Amino acid sequence: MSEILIRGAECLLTMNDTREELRGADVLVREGKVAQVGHGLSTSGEVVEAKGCVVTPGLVNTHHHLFQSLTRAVPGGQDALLFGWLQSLYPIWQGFGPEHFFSSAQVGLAEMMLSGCTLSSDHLYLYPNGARLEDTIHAAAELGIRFHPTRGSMSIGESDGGLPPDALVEREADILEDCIRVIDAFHDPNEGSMCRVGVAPCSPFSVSRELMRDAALLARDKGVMMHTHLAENNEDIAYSEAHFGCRPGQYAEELGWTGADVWHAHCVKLDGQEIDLFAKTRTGVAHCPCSNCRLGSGIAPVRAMRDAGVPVGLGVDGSASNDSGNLAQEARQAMLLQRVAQGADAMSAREALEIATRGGAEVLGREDCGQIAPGKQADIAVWDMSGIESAGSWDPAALLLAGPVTVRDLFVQGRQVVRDGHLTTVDLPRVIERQNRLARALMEA
Ligand SMILES: Nc1nc2[nH]c(O)nc2c(=O)[nH]1
Repeated sequence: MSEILIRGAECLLTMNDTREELRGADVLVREGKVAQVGHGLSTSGEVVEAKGCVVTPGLVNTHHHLFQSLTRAVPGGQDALLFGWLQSLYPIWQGFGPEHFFSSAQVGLAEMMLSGCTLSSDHLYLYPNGARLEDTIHAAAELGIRFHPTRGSMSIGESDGGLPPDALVEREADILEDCIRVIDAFHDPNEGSMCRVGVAPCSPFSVSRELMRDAALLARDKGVMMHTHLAENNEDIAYSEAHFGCRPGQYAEELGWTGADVWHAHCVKLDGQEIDLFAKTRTGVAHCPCSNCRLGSGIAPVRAMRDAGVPVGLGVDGSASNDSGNLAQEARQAMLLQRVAQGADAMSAREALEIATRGGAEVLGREDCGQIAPGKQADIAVWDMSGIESAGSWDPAALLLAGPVTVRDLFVQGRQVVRDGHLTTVDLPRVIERQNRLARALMEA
């Protein structure tokens, strides 16, 4: 029987039902799950000393476009709003193939893991040159991160009034057929699952009403979750009003895109009625504060969403609009941005951390993740608070106020995937070298 004891944490932030914070506590992990939490625990297995560390549940990333880690800081898209930014990047993404999707997924996910993330979703919505969803699934499996890839899609090209170039869109029948293929091949609905597939038409301005509706019917028939972009900025709202004659919330509701099996990225421009709709239907939101800042989209009404009871998780979004992919920094940014909008008591560091862990797990339908409690998956982050950035701090909230932005150790399903700040599963310098070679070739093309 495999056991690991994480011993003597300076503070253990459990995120359990009473949000217990335990000083000098231990966590006993057995067969990939949390077996016991308490003081003075022992094991005949491995011991990881956590003195001087804050221990938290692994962070959960609810929105990413991993492929974009090959297009960070592209000059033409550095200072544009969403639509112009996308139009500057589509032609570059058109040149991607399977190796680009595999490499960028490894870089993006490695970055996630080093910043404390144990569960990440991904929204892959373009498939040029023979690319397939499994290019990213294989990348995640090699790294050992828990993965929720979504089969994204675009079907309305420029000539039909959509935003993407015609060469990047797919036939709707092909999209639905491939959704079925990847769900049947890779989706594991069981507790402890390491891979759950979702269905994810890209955004109202790049797919038809029919595809939105059919994708929802398919997802519900298969029992998988649904994801898309919604109400990201004013351009997005104007498109909805001009093309569909309604606001995004009404559009989503009419096409079956509300419910506990749905989560929408961004939702910066949701109004009060739409927030109530999401709360009533338990529709989730992936809040992406850094990307919203970078693209000048605005400040999402997260305080109002949380107060109304909308499930909210955090997302780093793609690395073309972040341009980083550090989930710990994203949690800090979420806290800071609500304070800019609503004042210094609008969001505490503890609440931001809750959104980044338990909140994200709830949005992704993972009751088995996001907290350190007996019976839950042993997805655990160990943060060393002995560095210069935390020197002199008084409280575990320092993790977001004055904390390290990378983990010392990380466990996914009880397996140690980061040790002393290094990934144990891949040779990171080689991963970076391959990524830079691919990026250089794209630049030269
Ligand atoms: N932030 C982002 N918004 C988007 N909308 C859309 O259609 N694609 C994207 C994207 O890649 N990032």
